[in-house]
Amino acid sequence: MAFPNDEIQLPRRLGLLPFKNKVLLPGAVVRLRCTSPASVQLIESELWQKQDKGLIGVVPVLETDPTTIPENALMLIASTLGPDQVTSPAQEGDDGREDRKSIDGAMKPKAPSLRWHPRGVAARALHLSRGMEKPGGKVTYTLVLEGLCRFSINQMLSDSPYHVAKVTQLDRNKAEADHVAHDERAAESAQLFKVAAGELITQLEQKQGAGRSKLLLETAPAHRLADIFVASFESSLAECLAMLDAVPVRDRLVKATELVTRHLQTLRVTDQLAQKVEGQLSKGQRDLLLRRRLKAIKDELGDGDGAGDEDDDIVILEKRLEAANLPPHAQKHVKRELKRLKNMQPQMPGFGSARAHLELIAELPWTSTTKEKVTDLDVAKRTLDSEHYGLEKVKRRIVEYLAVRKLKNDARGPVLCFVGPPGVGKTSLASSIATALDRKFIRVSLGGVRDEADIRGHRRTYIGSMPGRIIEGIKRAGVNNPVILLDEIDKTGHDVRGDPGAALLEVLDPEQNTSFVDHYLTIPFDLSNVVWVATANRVAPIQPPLLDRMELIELPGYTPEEKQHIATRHLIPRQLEEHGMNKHQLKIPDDMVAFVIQKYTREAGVRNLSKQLAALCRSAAVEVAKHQSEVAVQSKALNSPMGAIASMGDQLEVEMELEADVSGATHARARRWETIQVDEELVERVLGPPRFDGKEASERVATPGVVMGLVWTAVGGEVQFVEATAMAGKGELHLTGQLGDVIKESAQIALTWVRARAQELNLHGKRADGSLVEGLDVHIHFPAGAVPKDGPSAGVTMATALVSLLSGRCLRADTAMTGEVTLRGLVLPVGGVKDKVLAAHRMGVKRVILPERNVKDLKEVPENVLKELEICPALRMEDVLTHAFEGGYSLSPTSRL
Ligand SMILES: Nc1ncnc2c1ncn2[C@@H]1O[C@H](COP(=O)(O)OP(=O)(O)OP(=O)(O)O)[C@@H](O)[C@H]1O
Repeated sequence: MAFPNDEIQLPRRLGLLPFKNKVLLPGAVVRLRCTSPASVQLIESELWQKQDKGLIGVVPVLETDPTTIPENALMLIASTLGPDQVTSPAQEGDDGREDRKSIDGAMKPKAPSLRWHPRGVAARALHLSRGMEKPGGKVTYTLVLEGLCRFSINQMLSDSPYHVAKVTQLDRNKAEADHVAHDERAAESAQLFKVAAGELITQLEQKQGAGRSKLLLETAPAHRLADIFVASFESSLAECLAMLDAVPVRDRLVKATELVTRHLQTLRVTDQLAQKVEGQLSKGQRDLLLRRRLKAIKDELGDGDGAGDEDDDIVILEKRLEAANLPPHAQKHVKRELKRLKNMQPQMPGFGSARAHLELIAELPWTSTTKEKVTDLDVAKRTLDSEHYGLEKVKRRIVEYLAVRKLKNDARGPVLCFVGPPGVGKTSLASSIATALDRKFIRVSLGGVRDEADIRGHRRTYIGSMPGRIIEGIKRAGVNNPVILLDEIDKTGHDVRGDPGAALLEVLDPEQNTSFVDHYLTIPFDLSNVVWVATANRVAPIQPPLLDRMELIELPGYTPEEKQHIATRHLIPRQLEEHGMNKHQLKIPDDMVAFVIQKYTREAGVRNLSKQLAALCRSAAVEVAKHQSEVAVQSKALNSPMGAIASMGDQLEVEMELEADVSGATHARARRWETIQVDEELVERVLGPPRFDGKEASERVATPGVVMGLVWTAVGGEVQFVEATAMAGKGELHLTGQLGDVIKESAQIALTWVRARAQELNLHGKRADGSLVEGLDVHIHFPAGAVPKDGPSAGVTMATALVSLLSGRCLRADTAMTGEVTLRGLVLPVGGVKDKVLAAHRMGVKRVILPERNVKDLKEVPENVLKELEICPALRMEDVLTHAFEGGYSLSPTSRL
């Protein structure tokens, strides 16, 4: 609060700023934003240019019913008053934001009812800042004005570009101070006022903490303080006008004392009431009350951002719930929940979760569906063919599936489950089904899900509870009939937290999924319109009841030739597009694709291959981008209208034209773009030295005790080197690697078989009676990678490794084997033969030893792969050894016992 000490000498003419329905009193400070041309002009000429010497008159302009205006109000020149754009603090935020409504609507004066008040207050600017409105560049001013002294308007002199009036100064500091000092009645009024003001200050300081008002009270003359005090309260317009019109000092003091006393009383009553009410309020209620008060204050100040208004939010939520077309059972639930929510306060612990729950209900697509188009099977087939190379059997089955759906349009068909190693196109086939059906596609990943709540949602009593992945997926889809892919359905486990499989069973069961209850949602949701598709890497971990609900479609791994086709037709064009390039910018020749497949990937699918191709594209992208900026700079230098030339390839000619345009020595020549041809050098530079050189197999099996075994893991078939070693010890068997119980038993059987036949096999380290030395410890290492290996398919491999170790003979370099062995040396069939053979082929293996009874499984292996392999069927362990060692393995006849 400012208090001007100096005696002000007003000029006889003052520029006037209309102050609509507000009054500035001497000693008060207001913040205003002026936008109207007249006000801007006034400020520019009278304040901006004159800086601290400038003075203007702030005069109330009244549009209210004339009866509310004090009798002595002067009616003046209403029709000449231009649109008043001045806003007061009550109409704008503290940050100076303009209240549009007040400017464009309510504040626009209706000429006939506007009147200048005959008195005003001269003011000077404490702060002035000039701004520019966007768009349009209109100048605006934000100013902080301090009221100095009253004046009366004698005559309006002009109204353009702003109003100017002839004025008479009314307040004279010194004369007033003298009057108070010498006039008894005035002194008495001053005293009364000071007492009331002092009391008010004490009250306020008790509430708001100590301020400097007391000091002001002691130092400032009472007649000046009167104005300041009145300006500080929320007084009505009429009261402020009366104060403005109270020119005689005593009148002013009496009026101010009246207002201060009234304010004091209001304060006391409010206090008493608040104390009484607060005693009965809980903390929550008190907070709510205070929050509402704060909101009301903010609204009044125009500060409210509209957010956080819980009541409004709930109304909006209610409307959304009404629009959600809820089924009757849900409506009942929602009604109850809404009622509960309305009775809660936002700070209560359950409020947030109750609202989130209702919001979920509002968001779920209870009735909205994608209209299923009539599937054109030819088009579906063409789409599948265009998106996937090969996989003829799978694509045929998908078309059959679509045909059945076309004839019988209910979702109760079988749930297709694509089974195969990673990167063979399971996910993309599922998304093609969605495209063919013209439905939304949602992928729900089940990998690592062990908690039933992940599928079925958490109960709302848990902190941080949320819906399960199925309902979450439906919400994401926004329709209740999407194609939902249950990805990696074999990776769900079960533990103490429940069995996700059981929940999935309910999801997939057409009898039950019409009323699927998510624990978080708590009301049944109909999932029967969803088309379910699943993927898995392996069948074994899938629970039998779930398997029953699904139709398995196996996707074998790809041969190098297939990968080559997939790369050239699908992966390379896709990668080029993703990297913003075209085939003129980067060319990856066929032989280089083959090189990458052979030397940098050893996978059943094409995921890794795709990554390697992406790396090549990335490195080329750097070159292309560099060249583009070079061309752009040069075209700018040439001031060419084709300054935007930036793309190569198809627009190569344009670039050349640009070169032809070059005249004179001042212009640089654009470097001509040459397609990047991927060659071995570039591949090695980007991808590093080859990872698989084809020599690994021969190098590793060149040591006795190392054998190439074929195993089956989650990533399909794999070639693994099984190593055996022996040392003096207590005759124990040590096994390392991530192995399950079954394979440990297999190892024990293999060791027993070898020990029992040590003599016939002519093995070193045997005792005189032919058995292995008791003190010889055997260690077999089975590198299973990250996947625990549990199938009994490595007995043959381990027995062969032990024979190699103890005989000191090396295996044939290009031979891999699979099969289980019995104590009597019989070779038993194993699973996953097709995948294992494909893996062996990828590894460059030439011969595969496998149980005779597995030969029939080879019909699933592509012919071109089989053509390149020598298949060695084995009935007994002796056959294995014969195939495995160079020149065979001669056994004495006793070994056949
Ligand atoms: N036969 C194919 N023709 C064209 N592209 C293919 C083919 N097989 C796989 N792809 C492509 O390989 C990439 C990997 O395929 P996708 O993600 O469908 O594999 P996935 O079998 O689902 O793997 P995961 O089990 O890891 O989920 C995709 O970009 C896919 O389009």
